[in-house]
Amino acid sequence: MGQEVRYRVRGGRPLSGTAFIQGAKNAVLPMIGAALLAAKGRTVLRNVPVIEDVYRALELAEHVGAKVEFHEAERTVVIDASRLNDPERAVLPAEIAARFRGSVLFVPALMHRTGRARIEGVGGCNLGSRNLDFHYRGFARLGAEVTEDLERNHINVEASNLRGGRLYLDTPSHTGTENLLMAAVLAPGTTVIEHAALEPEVIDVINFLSAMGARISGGGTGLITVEGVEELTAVEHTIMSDRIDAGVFAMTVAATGGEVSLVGAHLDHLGVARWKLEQMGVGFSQEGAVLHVQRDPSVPLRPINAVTSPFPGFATDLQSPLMALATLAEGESYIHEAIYDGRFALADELNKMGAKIEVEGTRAIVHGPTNLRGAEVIAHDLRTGAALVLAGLVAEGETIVAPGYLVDRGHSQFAARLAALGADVERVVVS
Ligand SMILES: CC(=O)N[C@H]1[C@@H](OP(=O)(O)OP(=O)(O)OC[C@H]2O[C@@H](n3ccc(=O)[nH]c3=O)[C@H](O)[C@@H]2O)O[C@H](CO)[C@@H](O)[C@@H]1O
Ligand SMILES: C=C(OP(=O)(O)O)C(=O)O
Repeated sequence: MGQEVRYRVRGGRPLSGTAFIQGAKNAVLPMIGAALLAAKGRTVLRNVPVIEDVYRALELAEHVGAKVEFHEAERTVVIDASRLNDPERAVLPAEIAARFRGSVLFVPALMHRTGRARIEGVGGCNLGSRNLDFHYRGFARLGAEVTEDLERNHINVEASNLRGGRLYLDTPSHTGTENLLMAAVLAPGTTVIEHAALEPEVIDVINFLSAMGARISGGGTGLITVEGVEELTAVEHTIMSDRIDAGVFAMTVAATGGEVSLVGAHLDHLGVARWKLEQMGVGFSQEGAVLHVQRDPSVPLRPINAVTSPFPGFATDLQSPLMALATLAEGESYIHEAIYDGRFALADELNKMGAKIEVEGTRAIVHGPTNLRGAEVIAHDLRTGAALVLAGLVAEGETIVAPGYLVDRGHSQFAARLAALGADVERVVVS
């Protein structure tokens, strides 16, 4: 039997001190994909979060022919993609690619560098239907031939002759925008992407590609224009901080009460989540690159209504910790998950801890306040896991959250960073 990671949590302690917010998972993954577009030189990525998704992305980069070094203590990745040119190796195998969502972000580099790509699987959190039609339709409009091998469940992409084109997204898909951008930057001619995503990570990726020599305008407006260039250069880039990691820490302080400084967190990146937390009773103040978060535990949290939507709306990735927090608020909270059709697996787990949450389709009503009690609960996905750790920190007794791998996919040193704030939480490896 293999090893399993669990989080063991005991509730009841307020948090105080300083936490360091990691580099953004959803920015570093596309950047590892983008680094493979450079045919010469070595890309240096700094502020890389030490998370399982980064390990998987680097394994995948090596698998397709790049040379990578991960200097974990320095949080720095060095990538040399000069030998990534063998079409036989242009395969994203299920055993790596199906373990994380960001694997789909390798397709543009494979198309440009080898003329083809075979996708044997794409993973990510299980949140209901997570289609990739915008990606594949967009690649086809740029001249790729995309076919599905139904028997093996593979997608084959032939792309010897990409050129600019007019593209649109039905909804502003985050990785969809990044993938179409990366496909367009080396395609001769002009590409226009309508209804593009506005997430800060997408802007960070545009800045990275621009530093590499890409010609991109309109980032952050929803209408992006790309003029294809002949080659891109390897550069050095520092990854933005992770707004979801920051939001999870802010909500944890909101749950336990206390006063914490989040180094690297930015209120602007929290979008509507900032206003919702303020309405619940959380205090924020930004001092340069440090965000102070405080909540007086003697004042009850107020209930909240939230609807998830693309940036700057309430981020779907913060919906799970918000649900956990809402169990503590005095009154009824209403949550509408409008991005994914299956992102409420957390409700049953919180109900095992004594919460009263009713779910109907993509809407949930949380009846608070609850005195949560410790239980053995299941992390169905990354943010469910983080939200259950949050719940465990205010529950009476002990909570065991497993599988911890899913938390480790996206939060670096999660237990250690919380413990440094005074939380009673351990990451345990059991065999
Ligand atoms: C690695 C990464 O960056 N992951 C993030 C990214 O995921 P990801 O980029 O996969 O999310 P999208 O923005 O693409 O998906 C949003 C919605 O659009 C639908 N859709 C998307 C693409 C497509 O081709 N067809 C389609 O129908 C999806 O099924 C989903 O319902 O943005 C999500 C929404 O902010 C976040 O939850 C994820 O953390
Ligand atoms: C849904 C998430 O990630 P992914 O898209 O990588 O599965 C997430 O980060 O909460």
